[in-house]
Amino acid sequence: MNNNIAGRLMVALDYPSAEEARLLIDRLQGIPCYMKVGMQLFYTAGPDFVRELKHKGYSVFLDLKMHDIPNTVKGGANSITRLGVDMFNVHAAGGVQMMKAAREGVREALAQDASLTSPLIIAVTQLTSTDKQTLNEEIGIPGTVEEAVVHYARRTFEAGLDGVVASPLEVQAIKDACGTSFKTVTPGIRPQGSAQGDQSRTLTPGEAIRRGTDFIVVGRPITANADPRRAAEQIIEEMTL
Ligand SMILES: O=c1ccn([C@@H]2O[C@H](COP(=O)(O)O)[C@@H](O)[C@H]2O)c(=O)[nH]1
Repeated sequence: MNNNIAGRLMVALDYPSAEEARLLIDRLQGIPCYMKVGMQLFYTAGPDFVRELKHKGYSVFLDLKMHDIPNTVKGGANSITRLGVDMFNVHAAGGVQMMKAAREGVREALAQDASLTSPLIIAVTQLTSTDKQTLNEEIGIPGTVEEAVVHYARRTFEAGLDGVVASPLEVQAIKDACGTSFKTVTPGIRPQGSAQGDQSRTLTPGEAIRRGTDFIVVGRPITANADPRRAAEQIIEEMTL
């Protein structure tokens, strides 16, 4: 297995309990992927589960998408940094001051405890479930989804964060606007033949990697597969080609 490529796969542990998440982790043992903990699992299994993943040697993306007043986000970022995660996120729609506050919360935690390492902070531009109609008519932002994504990516860059969450369709436009070292983390990954579900802006794993994304996020195409290990291995194989 190509470990460098496998490290760019983030598996979304969207489960209602730590026990169910552990069953998947056991089946994926030896695959050096990132583990993504989102709201569903964190709100039930909490910080202890994140520490357990770190203890097992995984890189962890804590996907809680903070969106609040700057002072609250700063406090949240401080607490998250203390958990030792490798990446966490906020919503870019919270604004530049809010994103800077997240950076400040990390800085504060690192100053308080020198044994901590600095996590990557990224911001959600537009959810990959959002299509143009939803963007224009419900969210109230005119123009194309790509324009909105690039607008939020620029604000994220301005705030000094490390990258954004977007769909793989927008990777090139983000890199053009913010530079190649600005990270893109892309959900909305659907291997050929897998169910679209609630995702609107999707690409296959191979196409996402060819477009230059740094990380792909995959949930149901692995977790809902009867053989999740084989599904993950096939995705990694496709990423390598
Ligand atoms: O814009 C976004 C931001 C986050 N996500 C998260 O990624 C996974 C995708 O899961 P699938 O089952 O592969 O659809 C999930 O945890 C989302 O919360 C996203 O999809 N889009």
